[in-house]
Amino acid sequence: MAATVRAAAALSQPVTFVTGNAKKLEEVRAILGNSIPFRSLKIDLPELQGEPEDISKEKARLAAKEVSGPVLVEDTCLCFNALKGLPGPYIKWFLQKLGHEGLNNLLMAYEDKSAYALCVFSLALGPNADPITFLGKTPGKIVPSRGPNDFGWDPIFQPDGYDQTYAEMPKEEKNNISHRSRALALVKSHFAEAKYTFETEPSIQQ
Ligand SMILES: O=P(O)(O)OP(=O)(O)OP(=O)(O)OC[C@H]1O[C@@H](n2cnc3c(O)ncnc32)[C@H](O)[C@@H]1O
Ligand SMILES: [Mg+2]
Repeated sequence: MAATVRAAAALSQPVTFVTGNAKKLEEVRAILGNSIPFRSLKIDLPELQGEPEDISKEKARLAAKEVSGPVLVEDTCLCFNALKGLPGPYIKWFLQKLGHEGLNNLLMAYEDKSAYALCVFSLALGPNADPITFLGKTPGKIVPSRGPNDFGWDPIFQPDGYDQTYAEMPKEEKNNISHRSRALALVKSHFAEAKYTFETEPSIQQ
């Protein structure tokens, strides 16, 4: 029986992970290790309003134009079930204006404190390519702040099945179960299957 042979796409350069957030980059590095060669670029890209996947895809399109090559970006949402998924992609601004206590207060009138963290990675192979998305979701609940305050809303998100907030957990533990690591597991499988080749030699984590 003849096997189907699919030619691997040749990328002009290694993938660039574009983010303005140093903490995201730190986690992406820890989770990917050297499984996917990538470099990083610090740009705070403008973001659309709308659905998480569309926001992430549009970020990838803008990033690919900036870099003139293959890019990976992600957009992270924190969704409160009692608020039908809000603040969702607007969590950055809600967090900036209201802080951890204010975010808890948003749920004061509701018994349901459940929430989920959602990460949407988008891979664009070039400025004119249609981005591919990878979603990772971790369910949990919103609690009064506990633990170090060094990454966003980590101190107020307690994943289901754990007594600790993301902020209280050892980093490796968060990275085992996080929205980000679940999305990156799909990114890794995609790379394993696609077997991209590079026109220039990739160097890991510049
Ligand atoms: O440049 P980009 O990649 O967009 O970085 P950003 O900081 O603007 O990130 P988002 O637009 O995705 O907004 C998500 C917000 O949630 C925060 N955040 C993202 N991932 C988080 C995580 O794993 N734990 C806690 N807070 C997180 C982040 O600091 C932002 O305030
Ligand atoms: Mg952003």
